[in-house]
Amino acid sequence: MADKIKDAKIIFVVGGPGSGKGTQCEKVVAKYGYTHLSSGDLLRAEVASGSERGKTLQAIMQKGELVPLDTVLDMIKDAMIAKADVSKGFLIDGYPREVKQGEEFEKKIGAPCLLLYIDAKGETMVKRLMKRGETSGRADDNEETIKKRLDLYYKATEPVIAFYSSRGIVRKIDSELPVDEVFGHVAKAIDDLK
Ligand SMILES: Nc1nc2c(ncn2[C@@H]2O[C@H](COP(=O)(O)OP(=O)(O)OP(=O)(O)O)[C@@H](O)[C@H]2O)c(=O)[nH]1
Ligand SMILES: Nc1ccn([C@@H]2O[C@H](COP(=O)(O)OP(=O)(O)O)[C@@H](O)[C@H]2O)c(=O)n1
Ligand SMILES: [Mg+2]
Repeated sequence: MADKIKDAKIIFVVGGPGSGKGTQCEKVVAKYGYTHLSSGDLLRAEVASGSERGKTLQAIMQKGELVPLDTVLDMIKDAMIAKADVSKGFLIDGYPREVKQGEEFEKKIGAPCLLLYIDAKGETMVKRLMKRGETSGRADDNEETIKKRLDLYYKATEPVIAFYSSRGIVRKIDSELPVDEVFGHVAKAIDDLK
């Protein structure tokens, strides 16, 4: 496995709920042809399949809690293997959610060359998610669950940024700006990789 993807770049995309990770990843795909793997989307696909495992996941996600590490990591790994031959880079969106997830990823798959830290204010994220909730159909885009996701983000996920900062691979992106300006900074960070 590690073999197969050893030449592909691995980029972690980390930020709070509604910070704009998915929005920026879509633009990176369009410009750079990287493979976008959203851990949340992979989990939602499993829920949509109606499987027994999906039912368990649905309950966890509805509460805004974290799905067991191995479940998410296995899904990401399978998706990466499926694309390994054709992909020159992977955007791992919404993962790691806690330092331990990052450590396990590196053991089983490989090391990231960049962490894009998509940063927006708490109130901005809540506003965006409430708006998205009007049409997203996402069971977790409601006021109560948004608050829990945000709390968990500050508690569990922000330490991930400190962890990778010490390695010098974090680029902090101000996501309060208009989407295209945010993307300008994202593109710069990716261009600097070469
Ligand atoms: N004004 C503004 N809105 C944005 C920006 N980026 C994203 N949004 C909006 O904010 C909402 C959330 O964006 P997503 O890209 O889905 O955020 P995410 O970080 O993937 O969120 P989760 O999937 O919940 O983790 C969407 O409705 C976007 O249209 C931005 O840079 N500026
Ligand atoms: N690595 C991950 C990613 C998502 N999840 C779950 O999936 C939900 C949605 O993830 P997401 O990345 O689409 O959305 P946000 O919570 O970041 O807004 C999270 O609230 C968690 O319940 C997880 O447990 N572990
Ligand atoms: Mg997303």
